[in-house]
Amino acid sequence: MSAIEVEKLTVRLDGTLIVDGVDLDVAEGEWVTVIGPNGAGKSTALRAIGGLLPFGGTIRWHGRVVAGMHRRERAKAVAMVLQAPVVPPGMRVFDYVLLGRTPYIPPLGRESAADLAAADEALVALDLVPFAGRRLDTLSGGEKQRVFLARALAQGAGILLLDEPTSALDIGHQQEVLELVDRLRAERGLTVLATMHDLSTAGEYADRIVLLSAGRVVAAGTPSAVLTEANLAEHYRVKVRIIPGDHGPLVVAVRTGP
Ligand SMILES: Nc1ncnc2c1ncn2[C@@H]1O[C@H](COP(=O)(O)OP(=O)(O)OP(=O)(O)O)[C@@H](O)[C@H]1O
Repeated sequence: MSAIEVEKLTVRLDGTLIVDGVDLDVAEGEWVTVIGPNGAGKSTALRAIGGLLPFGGTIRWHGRVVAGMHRRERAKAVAMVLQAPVVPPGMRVFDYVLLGRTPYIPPLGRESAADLAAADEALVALDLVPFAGRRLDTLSGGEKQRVFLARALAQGAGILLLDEPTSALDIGHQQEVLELVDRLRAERGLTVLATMHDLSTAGEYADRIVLLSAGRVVAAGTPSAVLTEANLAEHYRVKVRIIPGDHGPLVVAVRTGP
């Protein structure tokens, strides 16, 4: 069964066509990563797939057409970690993670014991317990990034959309966060659709990679099929060396000068 089905997705921003007829299918429990050069439309496509932007075409989550779904139902189905989310000033880490439970809390109601437990569990999973009482605006970029992920996990959605989830993280935390997402994917059957710039990392974690260029899918398939010297030369204008790795091809840019 498909967790995400995207047919002929188009997105216009201020009249400019940014996503141009994208088809995409992500199976339940699968991890698909969208790569592509700056400005290719990765974030825009991801935001549209998450229902955050007006779009043309059809998007279905677990077989349901997104356009007709209520906000609460959407938030129970899909959790997103966007680049640089807006953080309410002065908010504490625990309260921010608890915001992930908003779709389960009745209007004018209070959070339940299950909501508090879900927030606690997310803090534990992301190694954030010592930060629970800290103001979010006092955390480092990488610590904040983990808090954003914790909020998404607390949301308890089956689909996780991650826009550059590790861009602010050092190499150790990058690995830690991606391993954690992968473990949760296995344990909870989560489906992951991410965007990433680091091609080796993209290849190591994704089951499939989609290469977007100028708003169109120009290659899709296993990491070894997409991360080729020819594809990357054509769409990134870069000379690379591909080294076989244990979990996917490793991509190294090589200098072209003398
Ligand atoms: N309001 C807007 N009007 C016109 N063009 C826009 C608007 N917002 C964004 N764009 C353009 O849309 C294109 C795609 O942006 P998007 O952020 O989706 O790309 P991306 O592939 O995620 O890029 P990056 O790798 O740099 O994050 C960019 O060229 C950007 O300048």
